[in-house]
Parts: sequence; structure tokens; C-alpha cells
Amino acid sequence: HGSLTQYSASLQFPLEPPTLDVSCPLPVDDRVGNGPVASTSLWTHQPKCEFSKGATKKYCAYTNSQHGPRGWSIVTRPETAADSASFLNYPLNMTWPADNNTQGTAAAPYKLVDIPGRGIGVVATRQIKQYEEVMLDYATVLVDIMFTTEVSAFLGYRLLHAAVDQLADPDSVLALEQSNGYARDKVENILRTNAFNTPLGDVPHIALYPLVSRINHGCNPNAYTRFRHETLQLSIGALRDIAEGEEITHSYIPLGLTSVERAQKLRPWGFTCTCSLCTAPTDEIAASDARRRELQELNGAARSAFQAGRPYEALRLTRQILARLPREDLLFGLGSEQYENLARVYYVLGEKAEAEKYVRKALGIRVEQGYDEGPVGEREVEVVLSRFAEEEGVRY
Ligand SMILES: C[S@@+](CC[C@H](N)C(=O)[O-])C[C@H]1O[C@@H](n2cnc3c(N)ncnc32)[C@H](O)[C@@H]1O
Repeated sequence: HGSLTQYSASLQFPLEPPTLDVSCPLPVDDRVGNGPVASTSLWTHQPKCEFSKGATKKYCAYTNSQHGPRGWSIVTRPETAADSASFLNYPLNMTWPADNNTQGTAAAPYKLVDIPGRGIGVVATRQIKQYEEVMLDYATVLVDIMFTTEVSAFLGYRLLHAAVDQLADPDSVLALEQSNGYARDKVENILRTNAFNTPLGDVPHIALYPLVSRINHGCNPNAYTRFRHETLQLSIGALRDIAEGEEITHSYIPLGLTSVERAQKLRPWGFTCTCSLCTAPTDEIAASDARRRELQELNGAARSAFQAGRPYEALRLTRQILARLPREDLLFGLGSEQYENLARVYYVLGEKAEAEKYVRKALGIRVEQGYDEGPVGEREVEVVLSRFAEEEGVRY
């Protein structure tokens, strides 16, 4: 895949949090502490381990407090930890903006400020161009998603706290607690309102990026997240030109939802969205909701038509979607995916030139947005076309 897979286009947003189990703790003799250290060189602390309910799986808190400016902890299974050496070996030679860049520094185009009713937020300190990198952060605490359901709360909290306390700068994480967080444990509260879905290898984890965490939600955002798999870095890109003094926002939830869906999805974060789309006059919200519902229906209809072997209908519907996305400011977020759909339909119809044209268009958008490295050449287009061949059968 080469450079094309460098960034993930999958949506990352503060997690709709997993439920930490709050059942009774296991009997004491089911707890197994400090096993042998698999590879001492990776970790600066003796791993602390606990077993899952039923004692079938072991999870440990591993820390390398020297990694990056804050240190790095992962709460995960031993085999996943062993595979994570590549992340630790990656040199972090970037200039690191302070987590509490309240004055604004020359290097960073943002500063952290108090925003009435929203806690701390991030504000641009100069004009930022579309697609420019606004912020670069690094995963500081990672937690295997299964850990949160498989280990009892009593033991789970103990590992989570060890993971945070062993960092070089625990306060960078502990300061993220939200006053409106409803979890009964401080670190759980922080994870619930700040973590991002983050794959470690191919194991689903949640991760804290303490600086990116300070960015508030916007339903009509001016920024978006770009994840780099190899380094566990999270980059924030400008979705459009941003003026000096503007608050930086990204959407915590998928784009394209109606107002009721947005409110429901945002509930775990404990605030009511007050962005321009959510606070518009009632008739405008109703009109936007109607357009979004229509888009969702068109999307469903296009998929059904394609799967039912009616490619011409899928083609017509996908074109309608693409024509309607700009009206709701959604071309940026959903355009690449729709162009790929269009390419796929043309591929199935055996129309080589059109298929290639739209693959190129979809990939071009990804490069422009900073998800992939460019330029888009023959090889990159070929990779997508062979994926189509695999999934749809060879058509030409
Ligand atoms: C990831 S944190 C964002 C940074 C946070 N404001 C802080 O002080 O650290 C998420 C929390 O910020 C607050 N928040 C985020 N977006 C908001 C918004 N649009 N309006 C009000 N509160 C918001 C909520 O308390 C939410 O649980």
C-alpha cells in the first residue's frame, strides 16, 4: 500500500465511552500481581497486572516514562504490549507545545483559553490556512477496549491509576477531568470524556491525547483529526481557513446527523451543543434536518440498489448525494467516500476510464486533506481497482 495508508481516514472522536463494569470485585486470591517483565528494556516500571473476571485473560499497565515529554502508559494484554516496541523506538523529535500553552508560543498557531460554559478550549493565534496542521499530539495513555468490560472495576481502576501515576507528567492527564463527567472514578471520568478510538496494531484501544483533548466539539467544525498509525500521533488539520481568535473545534460525532441524532450522540459528554447549526432558528434546523434525512435515505437507497445488482440506479443516487453534500457543508467530510462509491459503480459497469477518474478524485481528496501522502500515481489507483476486483469480481 506504500504511502497511501499512512493516515487513517476512519473517524476518530472522543469516544462514546465503553461501560466500565461496576460489579463486585473478584476474591483476592484471583489477583495475580507483578509477573515477570517480558522485555525490561521497553518499560521503566515493573508492569502491574490483573486478571479478567474468570481469570482467563491477563491485563497489565506498562509504562515508559521517558517516551516523549509526558511518558507513555498502556493498559493492555502482554502480547499487545510486546508488539508495541515499534512505537517506542520511533524517535519523537518534534517540537512539543506545552499542554497548557495559555500565552500562545511562536511555534504553535493556537493557545488554550477559558471559554465560558465550555471549560478550556483552543483558539487560533493567527490565521490558519485550510488543510494546514493546527496541532500535533501523541498518545499518552492507551487502554485496550476489552479491558474495560473484562476486568472488574475494583481491579481496573487500580491499573488505570497506576498507568497515569507512573507517567513523567501525570498532571497532563489528571488535569483533563471534566466537572460534568459522571463517572465515579477520576481516571474513568477522564477517559469517558476525552479518549479517542485508537487501534494499536489491529487491537481496538482508546487513547488520551492530552493536548488535542482540549479542543471542544463543534457540529459545524473548522478542524478535523488525522491519525498516523505508525507513530500513534494525532494531527489536527484545518477544515477551512481559520481566522485569528476563532475557536478551533472538531466534531466528536459522525458528520451528517440530524439535530435529534446529534443531541442523542453527544449525551455521554454531558453538554448541550450550542454551535451555529444547533442554535439556528427552528425553521432552519428543520430544513437542515430534512436535507440530512434525505441524504441518509439516498445513501441507504444507493447501497441497496448497488447490492441488489442495479448499478445504474446506484449511479444516479450517488450523483444526487454528491450534488447535495455542499448545501449541508458535508462535501469535505463525506466527499472522498462518495467519489469512491461512484468509482466502484463505474468499475462494476465495466467503464474503466470513469472508474479510474473517480478513484483518482477520491484519493486526491485524501492527499489534499493530509490523510495520505501524495502524489496520486498509477500505482495508487491500481491498488484501489484491485480491491474492487477482489470485492466485486473482475469486471474488465
Ligand atoms: C474533550 S473535552 C474538551 C476540552 C474541555 N473543554 C476542557 O476543559 O478540557 C470534552 C468536554 O468539554 C466540554 N465541551 C466540549 N465541547 C463543548 C461544547 N461545544 N459546548 C459545551 N461544552 C463542551 C464538555 O464538558 C465535554 O465533556
